[in-house]
Amino acid sequence: MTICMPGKGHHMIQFDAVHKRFPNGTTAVHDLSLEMPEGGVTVLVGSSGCGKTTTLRMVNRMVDPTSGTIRVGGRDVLEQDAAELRRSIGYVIQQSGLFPHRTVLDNIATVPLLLGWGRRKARARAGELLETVGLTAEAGKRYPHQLSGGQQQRVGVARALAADPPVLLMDEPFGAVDPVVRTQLQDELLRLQKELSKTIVFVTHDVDEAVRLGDRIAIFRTGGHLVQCAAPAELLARPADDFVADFLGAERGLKLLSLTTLADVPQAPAPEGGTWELVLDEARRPQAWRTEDAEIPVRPLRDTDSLLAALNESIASPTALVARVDADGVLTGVTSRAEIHEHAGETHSAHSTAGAAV
Ligand SMILES: Nc1ncnc2c1ncn2[C@@H]1O[C@H](COP(=O)(O)OP(=O)(O)OP(=O)(O)O)[C@@H](O)[C@H]1O
Repeated sequence: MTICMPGKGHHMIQFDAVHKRFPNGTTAVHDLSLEMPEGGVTVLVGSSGCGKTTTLRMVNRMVDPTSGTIRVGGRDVLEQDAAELRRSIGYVIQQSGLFPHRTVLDNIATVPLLLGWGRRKARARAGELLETVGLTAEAGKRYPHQLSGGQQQRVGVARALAADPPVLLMDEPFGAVDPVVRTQLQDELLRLQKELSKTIVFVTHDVDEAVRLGDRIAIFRTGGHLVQCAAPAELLARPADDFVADFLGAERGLKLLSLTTLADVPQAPAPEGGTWELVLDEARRPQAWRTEDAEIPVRPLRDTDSLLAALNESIASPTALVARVDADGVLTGVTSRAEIHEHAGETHSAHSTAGAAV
């Protein structure tokens, strides 16, 4: 049994030795103990049929466990009225699940109306949410089929947020849209989450999506077994076994680099008098590397940029140096490709050692 406990702090959702066996004999979830921290995004990943959706649906009692306990905000879900519980938890699914014969605005107002808010207040709230998820007021008057797939998913998110629930369940919400729109929707969700700090449980097949969105990632394998649950960087640096390593893919190292920032990597003063000179503007903002007969534009990096971005830039740079700047774009120093490499290696082993100590 893998128990996943993120440590101190309040846990909004707790699974304790949860088992789900369907009447036809299929075990969908096997002895699951998992804690999902309040205000964080917990991503459930794994191949098809490994029990992700069943796990998610046990939180709002769309499926009840065969044994074990699930608590939301400390309260056993089985002791709560299923319909009431569902209204208090936002739920977003892949095909958006919108009512086709209601306008977008009325779709978003569904739960507030069920909660007895009154038409005017419910619609006002729906109007606000349209804006929150990046849609125009005009879109609110349309019917779902008059929107693109990506827009429909935004409406799905707005509807789930309507009654301001503390918990959001998202089941492959961006699975049916093309990669570009998917990335936009992920960015939007991250932006919203910064503001709202919901406790989110997010199901996906996609490792990259899990790494981008998850504060914690729980990896399942067939038969409903939880294999490992950890923060993305920890998971990438130290997969528990070959199954997890294979699942994370051959580009595990690159993904780890994309999660690690430049902040802790040392910098040195820009070199002077060499073949290549770093050209600054009057405000000391880096512009280009210049030599007698060439000038190559510089893309300066901030502390918040990733090691992956830094490696890329160091490869593009004729000096193998990256120019580092502060928030105003003013030069703070340079870092060499060798230094970036070294730090990438350190990050990897630091995570490995930290993991091994547990
Ligand atoms: N109502 C049901 N009755 C019987 N078996 C079911 C039922 N719902 C799900 N299952 C089975 O339980 C297992 C887990 O299903 P679940 O939908 O939770 O997996 P999943 O990881 O979400 O898969 P996917 O990624 O394909 O959606 C599967 O073998 C599935 O066939």
